[in-house]
Amino acid sequence: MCQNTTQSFSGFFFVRKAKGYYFLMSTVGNPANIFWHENPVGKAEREKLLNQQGCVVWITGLSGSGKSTLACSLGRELQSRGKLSYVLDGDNLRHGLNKNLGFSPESRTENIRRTGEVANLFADAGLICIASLISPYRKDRDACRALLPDKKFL
Ligand SMILES: Nc1ncnc2c1ncn2[C@@H]1O[C@H](COP(=O)(O)OS(=O)(=O)O)[C@@H](OP(=O)(O)O)[C@H]1O
Ligand SMILES: Nc1ncnc2c1ncn2[C@@H]1O[C@H](COP(=O)(O)OP(=O)(O)O)[C@@H](O)[C@H]1O
Repeated sequence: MCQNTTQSFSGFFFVRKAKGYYFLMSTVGNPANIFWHENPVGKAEREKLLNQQGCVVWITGLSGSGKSTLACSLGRELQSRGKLSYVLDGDNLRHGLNKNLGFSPESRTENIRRTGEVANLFADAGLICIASLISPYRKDRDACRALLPDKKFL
């Protein structure tokens, strides 16, 4: 439980805020209360600013097959051509975002799902996102591909 959280009871818990105030929070989620907030600055505007189109380049392959090397070379080449890119490397992500995941089939699927979501956000930001993970299951890669429009996931 979070440091500022008191014990929960009957689906509620208190969060202590500054100056001794407490907030009553519900532990019960209602998906109907979660709305999408449209950003007034759209993808097209961001892409215009960057003079490029956001997309995801997904590199898959066995450990030691050269994914990271290829991802870094591509990132360097894009940089030299004035294109903004960012590499999401499986090894690196497992130091932070995905540090709580192991290597079971379920964990690998969750690893790819999270990475696909982040890659989609980078592409939406207008970047060329280079994802380099073993990603052994086609169904997981296809799910990531399905997040983006045609030809924006390579
Ligand atoms: N079974 C097992 N046990 C221990 N360590 C392992 C295992 N499988 C992979 N690795 C190492 O984890 C690195 C990242 O793997 P990924 O996140 O790309 O794997 S996956 O896409 O979730 O399948 C991966 O990096 P790369 O070697 O660059 O592919 C490995 O260093
Ligand atoms: N095209 C290549 N030819 C020869 N060796 C390579 C090539 N690409 C990568 N390597 C070497 O293979 C090893 C594994 O490469 P790496 O990019 O770390 O693979 P991965 O990210 O798939 O685990 C490294 O020592 C790297 O220098």
